[in-house]
Amino acid sequence: MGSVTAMHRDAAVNQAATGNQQDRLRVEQVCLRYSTPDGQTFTALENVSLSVPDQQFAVLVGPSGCGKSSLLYLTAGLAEPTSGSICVGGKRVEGPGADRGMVFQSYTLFPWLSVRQNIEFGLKRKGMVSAEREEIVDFYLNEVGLTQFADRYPKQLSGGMMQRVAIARALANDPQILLMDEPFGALDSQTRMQMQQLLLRVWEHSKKTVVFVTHDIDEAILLGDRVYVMGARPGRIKREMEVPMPRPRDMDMVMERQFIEMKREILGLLHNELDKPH
Ligand SMILES: Nc1ncnc2c1ncn2[C@@H]1O[C@H](COP(=O)(O)OP(=O)(O)OP(=O)(O)O)[C@@H](O)[C@H]1O
Repeated sequence: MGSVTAMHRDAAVNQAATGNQQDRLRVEQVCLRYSTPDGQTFTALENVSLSVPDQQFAVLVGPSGCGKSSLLYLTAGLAEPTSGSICVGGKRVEGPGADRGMVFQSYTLFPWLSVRQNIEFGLKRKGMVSAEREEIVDFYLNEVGLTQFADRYPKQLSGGMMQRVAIARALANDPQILLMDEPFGALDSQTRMQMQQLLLRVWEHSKKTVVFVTHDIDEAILLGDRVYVMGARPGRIKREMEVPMPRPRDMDMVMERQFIEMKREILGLLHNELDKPH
């Protein structure tokens, strides 16, 4: 176990070195436009720039359709910006790659593979030897509390358990950055709170750079180091806010003055968006 932690810590140090102290993620002047069937141009993202330093937990919040998922997809290399650039670890994104891990809202596990096989999938593709794979998978099974469920198949798991596997699978690949698109959006509120606690704990251990999309303002403040509030029509960053809450964090913080003040400010920014004509 210790050696896995040490290995991933070394990798983080190496990543910081190869990134030459640059931001882990750098989005510069990104525009994304679509052609509509009636021959018009629709601007999904307009001049979006942001920089996420290494080991930071960044959260994107904003009204529906402001381009949060689009920004994650562009960073994942699943689509290309119309203009501007996105760099991860100092390298320009030109397509999908194992240096970026993704966790989606919909469950994306391979149904024909067990929990263990799902987590080790990327490691096998990398050609890692079996003993090393087993050590890493055991470590992450333990991290997400699924050691007893290693041989189950996705259809035998609850939604929360499937998302734990998805998080373990993404982290086991030791990506430079973890992109999370409303990963808890489909869960009931009790499970969602449990998953937030779990993610906080796992993140404290891994200190991965994260970009996390959510509609839930409490979730944004509870998890994030920095919150980007986006506006729609066109999609853009309206405000970048540091979260003043110390770590480690827990649910009780939602009652604290600083938390409530930040929530009020974000709500104000989002309400201004809702008042805009469609
Ligand atoms: N392939 C496409 N062609 C045209 N428009 C698109 C396409 N994909 C997305 N859009 C539009 O781009 C805008 C941004 O979509 P996106 O899904 O990124 O927003 P979002 O903020 O993640 O929304 P939500 O919170 O509802 O998931 C939306 O208005 C959407 O309808």
